[in-house]
Amino acid sequence: MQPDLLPGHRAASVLHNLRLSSPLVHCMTNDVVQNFTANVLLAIGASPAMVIEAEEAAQFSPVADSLLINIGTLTAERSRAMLAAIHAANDSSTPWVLDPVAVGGLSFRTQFARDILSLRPAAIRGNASEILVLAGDAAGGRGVDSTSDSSSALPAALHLAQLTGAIVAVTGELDYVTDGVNSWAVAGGDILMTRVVGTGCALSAVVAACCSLSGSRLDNVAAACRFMKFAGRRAIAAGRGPGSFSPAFLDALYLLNEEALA
Ligand SMILES: Nc1ncnc2c1ncn2[C@@H]1O[C@H](COP(=O)(O)OP(=O)(O)O)[C@@H](O)[C@H]1O
Ligand SMILES: Cc1ncsc1CCOP(=O)(O)O
Ligand SMILES: [Mg+2]
Repeated sequence: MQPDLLPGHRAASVLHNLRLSSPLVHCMTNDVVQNFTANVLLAIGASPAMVIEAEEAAQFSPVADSLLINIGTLTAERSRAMLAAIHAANDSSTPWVLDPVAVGGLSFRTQFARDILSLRPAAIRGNASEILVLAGDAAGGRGVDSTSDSSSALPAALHLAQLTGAIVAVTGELDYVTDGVNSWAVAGGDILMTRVVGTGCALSAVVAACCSLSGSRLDNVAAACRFMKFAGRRAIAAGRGPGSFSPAFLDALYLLNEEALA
């Protein structure tokens, strides 16, 4: 059965909470998207900090409001630092979020992602191919891109949420967000968002920001998806292609308001 669309007033209330608390997000993310991710978090009203050395990462995740683990450019050293940060986050009840970039075809990152699934992520955000792999239903996408539709990965998302206890967001033309029992669909965005690097990675950072908020975590994660789709749609209308998308997208995130979402 197709999940209902997230009601606008729920997204609006999450935006209100996000801007009130301006969460500090500890980002351990890939080399390609560092700057874009930091700017997306700042534009929407959160605070990014990219702390990656193992000792510092374990020191910082308990201080931060949430932790993002993105395996896009994983190395052995980074995997050790990420593990230290996740354990420290769990010890201090700091929620952490997994973005399983390109999981499936590559063995080192796939084993790492599988290992950390048992460490109680608050949320997992991936494209359809990535969610299918983690649920054990497919071999992987094409590099960092998905080769499947988000709708075809909804059963895998439900299964993965039940398996891990995480809120699972599988993105694409429609985003689906589930806790394994209840689910929301989120509409908006544009196919052009797949022609700009880092929209998925930055979304995962916004998901991390929203996981630190009080209230329903399912709603909080779905709202993060809605913010990005809403701003994406506005940026497409204002721009002419991938080059003008990024600045227009940051402006749209900054100008996002509760009235427009509601
Ligand atoms: N065909 C599409 N139509 C509208 N929005 C899309 C489409 N594909 C992806 N998006 C949006 O682009 C962003 C990145 O999603 P996605 O491409 O699935 O992740 P990733 O970049 O990790 O592969 C999300 O906000 C998603 O909703
Ligand atoms: C191109 C690339 N290569 C390794 S990580 C990365 C960025 C992927 O970004 P996204 O998943 O948001 O498309
Ligand atoms: Mg991705």
